[in-house]
Amino acid sequence: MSIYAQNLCYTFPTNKIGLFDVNLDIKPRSRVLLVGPNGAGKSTLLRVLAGQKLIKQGKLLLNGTDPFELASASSCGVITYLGTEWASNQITKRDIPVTVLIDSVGGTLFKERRDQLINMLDIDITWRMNQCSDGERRRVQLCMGLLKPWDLLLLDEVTVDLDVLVRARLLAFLQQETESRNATIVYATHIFDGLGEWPTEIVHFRGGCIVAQHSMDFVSYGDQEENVKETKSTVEIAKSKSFYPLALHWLSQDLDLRGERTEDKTRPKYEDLSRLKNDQFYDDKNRVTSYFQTTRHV
Ligand SMILES: Nc1ncnc2c1ncn2[C@@H]1O[C@H](COP(=O)(O)OP(=O)(O)OP(=O)(O)O)[C@@H](O)[C@H]1O
Repeated sequence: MSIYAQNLCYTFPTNKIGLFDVNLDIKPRSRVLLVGPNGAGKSTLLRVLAGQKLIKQGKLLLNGTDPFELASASSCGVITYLGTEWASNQITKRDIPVTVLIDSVGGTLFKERRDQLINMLDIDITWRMNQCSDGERRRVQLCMGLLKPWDLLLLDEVTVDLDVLVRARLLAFLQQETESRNATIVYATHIFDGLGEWPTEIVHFRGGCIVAQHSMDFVSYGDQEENVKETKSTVEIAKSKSFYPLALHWLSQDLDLRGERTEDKTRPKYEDLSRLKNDQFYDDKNRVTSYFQTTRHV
């Protein structure tokens, strides 16, 4: 999925400018990191790319076609947008088994991918959603959101609750997805741990505008402990002190001690759990459906 934006502008109904003169030329297999202060316009750009906000000024092409033209929208490919609305959807807080939720978004259709995601995200399939911790709930949400193979993934800070080990596994999975399936990711975040070599492009947003954009080919890490040297085309980043490697080391030890869930022979089979249908999980208020609507647009 390629992204081409020329002089893209977006103005909110209140007349506040959300995006101004945004230009992007992103090739397939890219991993784009959006960096900027609160209120810079990162979410606004992601919503425009997801088709949730209509642009009236400028040009946007996804895979070479205009996503806002109904006739061509389907040729854009599958776009998955995991943002704030999706993360806060109440359905994932109800007393509902993990397997029921995962099946509701295609768990039986994408079996291999489902099991891969369950293992990667270290999900216990016997969890019930109302008894999950925030991070456990977020893992199930990510499993649901990433299940259908996407061509463009738009992530709006959805990793805050994850522990460093699961986050590292998720980032590795996403990198592999872009490389093996020609997919593209645009990721807005304020957490930069573990992202040192993950993106292919970094974009600096400020006040709805792009103020700097660098390909990682022109980013290097120096030996100094302070400062950043930035020119128009290159960036040299100082060595930084961080607890990240230590936290990753400790959490890896914790996992070694516990073992992967797949190694647990007493673990029930997904299919057996998924067969246990129960009327109380009937989607009476269409909450699963509405959850999915905030997740993706095709
Ligand atoms: N519906 C709206 N109407 C008017 N202004 C809005 C609306 N939604 C967002 N804004 C404003 O647009 C600007 C950009 O918001 P946006 O959510 O894109 O920022 P962001 O870079 O994602 O910030 P954060 O890092 O806090 O998530 C902010 O100043 C915000 O107040």
